[in-house]
Amino acid sequence: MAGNLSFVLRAVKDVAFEDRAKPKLRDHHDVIVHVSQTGICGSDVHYWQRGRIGNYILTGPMVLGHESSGVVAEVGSLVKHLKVGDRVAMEPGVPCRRCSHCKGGRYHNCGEMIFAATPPWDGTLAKYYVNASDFCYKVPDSMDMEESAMVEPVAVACAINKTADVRAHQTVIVMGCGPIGILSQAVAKQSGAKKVIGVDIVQSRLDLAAQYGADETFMPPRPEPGVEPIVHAERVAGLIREKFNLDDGADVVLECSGAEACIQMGIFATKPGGTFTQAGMGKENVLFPITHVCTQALVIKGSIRYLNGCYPAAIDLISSGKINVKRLITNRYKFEQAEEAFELVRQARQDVFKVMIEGVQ
Ligand SMILES: NC(=O)c1ccc[n+]([C@@H]2O[C@H](COP(=O)([O-])OP(=O)(O)OC[C@H]3O[C@@H](n4cnc5c(N)ncnc54)[C@H](O)[C@@H]3O)[C@@H](O)[C@H]2O)c1
Ligand SMILES: OC[C@H](O)C(O)[C@@H](O)CO
Repeated sequence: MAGNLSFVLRAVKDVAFEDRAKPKLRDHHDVIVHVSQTGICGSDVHYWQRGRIGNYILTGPMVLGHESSGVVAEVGSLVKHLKVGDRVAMEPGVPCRRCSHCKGGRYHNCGEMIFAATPPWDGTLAKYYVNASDFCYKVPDSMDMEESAMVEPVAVACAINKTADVRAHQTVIVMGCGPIGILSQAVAKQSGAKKVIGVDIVQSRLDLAAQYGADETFMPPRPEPGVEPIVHAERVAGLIREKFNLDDGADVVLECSGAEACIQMGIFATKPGGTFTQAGMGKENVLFPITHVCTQALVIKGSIRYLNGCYPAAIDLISSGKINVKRLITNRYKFEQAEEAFELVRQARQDVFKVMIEGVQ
C-alpha cells in the first residue's frame, strides 16, 4: 500500500481510484493535509466530460477536486502558524510569488500558478494533499469540515464582489443562481447592497436565492419565435428595470451563469457608467453588445478565482453565521463513491445543489 488513495481522471470520461505515493514536503514552508471534505465544482465535471477548459487541456492522468478542507498531518520546519492536528480550509492555487502580477498584488493573474485539478496539476481528491502553508487557513472550532470546504466557493463570491467593488446602497443584479450566483448574492448583501436581484431560468434555484441574499428574483421569459436573441436580451433587461423600478439600470451586474443570454441581458441591465463583472464561464466567444458598452460608458471586468484576503473574509462570513453554507449541501458521498457523486452532478438535477465527498479515513 502506497497509502494515498486518489480519485484520478485518466482520460476524458475515464476515472479510477489509484493508490499513489503519499506526497512529500517540497520545501520547509509546506504542509501535508489529510483531506476531510471536498465539494464538487462544475469545472471538475467539465474536465471529466470534456478534458479541457479554455487553454487548460488534460494531457495525462490528473487527480480531481479543489474545494477541500482537511487536518494538518505534517509541517515543514519553517511553518510557524500551523501545527499537526490543525483544521484548515485550503486555497487550491499557489502562485509563483515572483512575477510582475504576484509582486503587483494580483496573484490571481500569475501564469505559473499551481492550481489543484487544473492540468497538469493534481487535485485534492486524495487522502493527502501537499500545499503551501500560507494557503492553508486555520478555521475556528465552530466550523465543521464541510463548512470549511465551502470556504472555496464563498471566497470566489467574495472575489467577484470585490472585483465589482459592490458597495452600500447599490442595486446589484446577479445572473445565475447556482452556488456561485447564490453565494455572490449573499456576499453582496453582506457588503451592504440595498437591493439584490437574482435571475435564473429554474424556479427551485430562484426559491433558494430568495432564502439567501436575494431581495427579489426574476425568471426571464422565453424568446418569442423569430426574435433575435440579442433583441430578446435587450427586451428582458427592460422588463427587469421596469419590474424593480431600476430607472436606467443596476449599479452592478455580476454574471455568474456563463450563459450567452445572461451576458447580453446583464450588459443591457447595467446602468450608464455601472459595472458589469463576468465570472461565469460558458461558451468561449459570444455575441457581445459592444456599442452599448461604449455609448453607456460601462465598466467591464473579469473575475477569476480569489483575490488576496478572500479566504479569511469567507471564513469570517461562515463562522459568524452571516452566510449559512450548510443548507446548500444537498448530497453527501463516501470517498469510494466519488464516481457516483460526479455522475450525480453531471446529471444537473434540479434538486441537487452542492455535493460533498468525504475524505479517506
Ligand atoms: N470566475 C471564477 O473564478 C469561477 C469560479 C467558479 C465557477 N465559475 C463559473 O461560474 C459559473 C457558475 O458556477 P456554478 O457552480 O454556480 O454553476 P451552475 O451551473 O450550478 O449555475 C449556473 C446557473 O445559471 C443558470 N442559467 C443557465 N442559463 C441561464 C439563462 N439563460 N438565464 C438565466 N439563468 C441561467 C442555471 O440554471 C444555473 O442555476 C459557471 O460558469 C462556472 O464555471 C467561475
Ligand atoms: O473555483 C475555482 C474554479 O473552479 C476554477 O478556477 C476553474 O473553474 C477554472 O480553472
